Amino acid sequence: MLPKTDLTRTHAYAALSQHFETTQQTHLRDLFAADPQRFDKFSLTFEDILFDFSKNRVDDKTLQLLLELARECKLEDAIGAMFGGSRINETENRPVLHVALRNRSNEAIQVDGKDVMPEVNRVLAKMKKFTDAVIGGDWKGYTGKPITDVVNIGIGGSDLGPVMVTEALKAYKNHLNLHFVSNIDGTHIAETIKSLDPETTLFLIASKTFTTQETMTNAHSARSWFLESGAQRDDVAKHFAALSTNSKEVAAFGIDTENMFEFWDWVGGRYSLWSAIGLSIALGIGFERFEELLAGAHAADNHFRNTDFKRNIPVIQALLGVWYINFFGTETQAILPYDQYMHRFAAYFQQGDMESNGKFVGRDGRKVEHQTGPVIWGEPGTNGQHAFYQLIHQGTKLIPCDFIAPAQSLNPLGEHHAILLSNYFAQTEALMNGKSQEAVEAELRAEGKSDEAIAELAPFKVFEGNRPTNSFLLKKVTPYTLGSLIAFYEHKIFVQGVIWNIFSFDQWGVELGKQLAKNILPELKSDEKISSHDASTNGLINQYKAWR
Ligand SMILES: O=P(O)(O)OC[C@H]1O[C@](O)(CO)[C@@H](O)[C@@H]1O
Repeated sequence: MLPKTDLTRTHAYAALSQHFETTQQTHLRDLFAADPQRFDKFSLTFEDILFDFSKNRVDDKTLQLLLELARECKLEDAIGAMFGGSRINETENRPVLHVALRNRSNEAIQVDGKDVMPEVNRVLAKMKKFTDAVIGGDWKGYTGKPITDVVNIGIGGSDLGPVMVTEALKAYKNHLNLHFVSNIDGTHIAETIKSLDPETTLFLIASKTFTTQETMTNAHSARSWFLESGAQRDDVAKHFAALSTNSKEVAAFGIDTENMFEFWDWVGGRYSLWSAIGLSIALGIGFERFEELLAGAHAADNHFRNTDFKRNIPVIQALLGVWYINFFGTETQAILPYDQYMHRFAAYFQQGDMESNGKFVGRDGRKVEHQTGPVIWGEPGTNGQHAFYQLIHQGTKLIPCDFIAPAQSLNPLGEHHAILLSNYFAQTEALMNGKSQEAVEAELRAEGKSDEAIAELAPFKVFEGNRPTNSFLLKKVTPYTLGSLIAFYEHKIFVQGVIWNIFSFDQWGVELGKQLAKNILPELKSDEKISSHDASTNGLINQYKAWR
């Protein structure tokens, strides 16, 4: 059970509200000028990751109060409850143990008095055997050829993590071609299979429940395509594997349970890349590197569990987010990786964060009186700079941003990396300092502009600055470092959920649309005019029927 604390009724919240009134106008420039130790004080190093949070609108007092808030919300108990296997996902009556999947120390983790680690290790061993066989060419297709292409069919948590990680670690990839099919739009699978040879293609049907409409429809289409190529039913075993918690449905689909890689209901879909759902990752980069990914996450778990909150990266990340969301009223959070390989990182945490903390009902079953999860978005730098940074620099909205970059490039090519990183450093500097009216005027004067032109143009060229950023500087993107970074963001989400007094590990909000789509599907199959919905929905359906 998680402790229940109403955020807005805590002492720390009241103190923070007061503190906010007195400090909200303080400029970051002044905070830096007032404290030469600011960077040392407000940055943390974890192995090959530097987390600089000094460019945030906080001072010693802010952090002290935020840490008090964490204590008042009983964060320590909550962390203990998660790692201890309590059923903290109360609305689904499940523990939340993605940390067990990467528990490289093998320390026992009990669920209802039973250690889950032997089962975790059994599946990992099975994944290793399978990946070694496929990568080594010993796993043969039905005509005796080795596998060349792997297609992961899954959606949401059964897709986004493997896609993000395999993209982020592309530099470590082997010869297997990886493909991901998620969308129910037939275009996705049709375009994917166009270039594939059924004799050398392996399909991974990735679904925790094995009932998700999109995944099952795509899986059936893949199987039909495979069988139409001349393969027999018995050949399916050589070309289809299942990654799931639901052995009954896997068997019903016709996949031999020998080819099933299990995980458990205590693994949330959006936290499942560490489980059998990560099989495509292991196939793409090899099992050892998959283990390095797990090890990096495990190290971050230990940091989260054992480090004083004051020096605890995910706790600080989370508290800064709370500061902006609940006091400054910010609504979004940008994640901006200066690494092309990490181009799906923000998309991955759109699900991770928004499906976890996009909730308006508190753990007491009542509507919360405060804001909860932010809208997560972002694109890799420098592409984002040429698209939406205008608004971040000069718009009317305050958008806290996370900047992420590796010091070492995996493709050192001429000056590319220095240029990339010069932009990474420049952006947070610019967002913090801005550019004053005086500086703009002096610049225009130096360009020889008249006083009249200066007066006209200057207001448009002013940057207020004081826009907060976090910087993650990684030595290099490796499976290990990436594992740690993902785990930090996961724990940030957890901490925020605890403080907001919401349940972060269910996702009831996705159900209504699914239910309604199920009602509408049969209506689309008939030619009758539809009148069972509101006027807009009826109108749209009937126009669709007229045009199809
Ligand atoms: O792995 P499954 O069971 O197919 O579910 C896929 C996704 O669907 C959701 O349940 C909701 O869209 C996600 O939480 C989950 O990651």
